Amino acid sequence: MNFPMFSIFLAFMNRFNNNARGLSNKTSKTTQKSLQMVPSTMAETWATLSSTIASIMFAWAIVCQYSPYEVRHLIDKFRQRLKDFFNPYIQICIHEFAGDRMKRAEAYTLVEAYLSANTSQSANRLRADMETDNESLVLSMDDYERVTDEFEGITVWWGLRKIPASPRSNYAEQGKRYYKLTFNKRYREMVTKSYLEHVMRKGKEIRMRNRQRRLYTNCAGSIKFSSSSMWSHIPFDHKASFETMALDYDKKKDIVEDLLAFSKNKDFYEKAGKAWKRGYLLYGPPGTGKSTMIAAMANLMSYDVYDLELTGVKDNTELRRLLIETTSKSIIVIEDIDCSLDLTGQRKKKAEQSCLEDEKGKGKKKETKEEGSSGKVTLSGLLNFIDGIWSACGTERLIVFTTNYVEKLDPALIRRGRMDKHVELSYCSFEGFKVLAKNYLNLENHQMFDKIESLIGETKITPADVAENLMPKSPEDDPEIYLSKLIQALEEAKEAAAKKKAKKSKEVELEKKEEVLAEDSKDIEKPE
Ligand SMILES: Nc1ncnc2c1ncn2[C@@H]1O[C@H](COP(=O)(O)OP(=O)(O)OP(=O)(O)O)[C@@H](O)[C@H]1O
Ligand SMILES: [Mg+2]
Repeated sequence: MNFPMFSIFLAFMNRFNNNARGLSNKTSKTTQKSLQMVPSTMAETWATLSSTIASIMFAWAIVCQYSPYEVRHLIDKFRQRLKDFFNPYIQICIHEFAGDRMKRAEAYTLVEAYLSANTSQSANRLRADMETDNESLVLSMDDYERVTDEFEGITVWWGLRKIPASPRSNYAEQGKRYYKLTFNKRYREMVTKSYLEHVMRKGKEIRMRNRQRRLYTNCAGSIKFSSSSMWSHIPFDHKASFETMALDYDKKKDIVEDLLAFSKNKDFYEKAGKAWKRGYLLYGPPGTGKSTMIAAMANLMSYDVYDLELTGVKDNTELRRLLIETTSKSIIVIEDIDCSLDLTGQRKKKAEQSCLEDEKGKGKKKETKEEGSSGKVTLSGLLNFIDGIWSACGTERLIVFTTNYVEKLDPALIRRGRMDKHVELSYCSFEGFKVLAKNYLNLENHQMFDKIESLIGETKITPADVAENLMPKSPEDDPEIYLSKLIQALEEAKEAAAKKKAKKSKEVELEKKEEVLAEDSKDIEKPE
């Protein structure tokens, strides 16, 4: 207690003392003798007590003022212990910056995330911050604000404090924030064991949900490249979802359930001694939604996406380094795996051949690497990447391969255990068309749907082509314009397919004729 306060206290005690004396005098005049003794004794006791306390306080102030630092420190310690003894509450402090590190402490950020929901509902003073890479405001409690939390029937209090600037506090620590958790001593076990664990777990979940997800690439030079990391990144903002995907309902449901089960199966993977990861192979013709599905998966699971460009990886060692640098809750994607691999022997030939076919067919696939500049990522390197001992270094990860030519992939690469789920994405069905019509034209039904249904059943058209035909040029346009456009495209595709079929059967016929002719000429040439 400082000196002014002490003086006030002394004045108050003296006044109290005088009042007590006055009271005793009055009482002695108006009450009977037998009763006089009691209040007068009480007043005297109070008077003695107050002057004793006043003397102690005075002595205390002198000691605090003039005793050496060590003595004061000892006294403080003793006082704190005395206070703790009588205090029924326990406090736990979680500091914003722990140790010498400049980085915010993990526990602090998790508490902040955990309290964010509670804070926005019950705190009176809030702070709004825009997180890096994030477009939305994040609310947290302001300094010296306090909120109450309940957990399994017990109540705890959280407060945000700042280390004050005082001669006693460390200069470097001054002004730094910390969360103070207060709870009754009776719940020590429950709070330290279950409640804090619950706060950390929930905090992680909330932070994961709210963070700005990222799309990483290993291609140097494409985006800003931090010297310390092998991956560069941009914010991941793809809006694809399973609801907007043109896919049969059962297939969609199966994939969504599989993904959700994976994310909840941590205990199973631990018990089974398996790394917590799952491989997906997405295959099908170009424009059937393989890349779109990866984005939908990332959005469903709130994962980051690592788009691994294998042709940019020097060797197996670099591949391993890239793998180690990926974080948990992420999807590692290798698109067009048949083109990306530059393996020795037969696979290399196959990869190049399929890439050349792609070049011809689509004119948009990745280029095969030139001879000599090829990397040394081998099939075994890639197999190790997927499920070797190093693949267990992170948790909760999906590995997704896409290809247009599943039959060309090495069976070892796509066997179950590596690629656990094989998903075929195919041409647009009527069900798929209905999803696209809803997305693009906001139409759930129309008289032209019947014609489209019969045509779509006879034609091979990709969802990408359907989407392109349904894409409105202006919001005021009549949807019929686009449905007619699609019908025309379907009819053209049907005609083209019929012509192709006729041409092929002609070719087969011709080949057969040539074979017969060749046989005949052999017979003629045979010497008798
Ligand atoms: N199943 C689908 N549902 C909704 N939109 C789709 C679907 N398939 C394709 N699209 C649309 O077509 C475009 C191209 O699709 P996407 O890139 O996903 O195809 P892909 O299968 O990855 O093709 P590629 O094999 O050539 O890489 C997407 O932008 C999307 O708008
Ligand atoms: Mg693709």
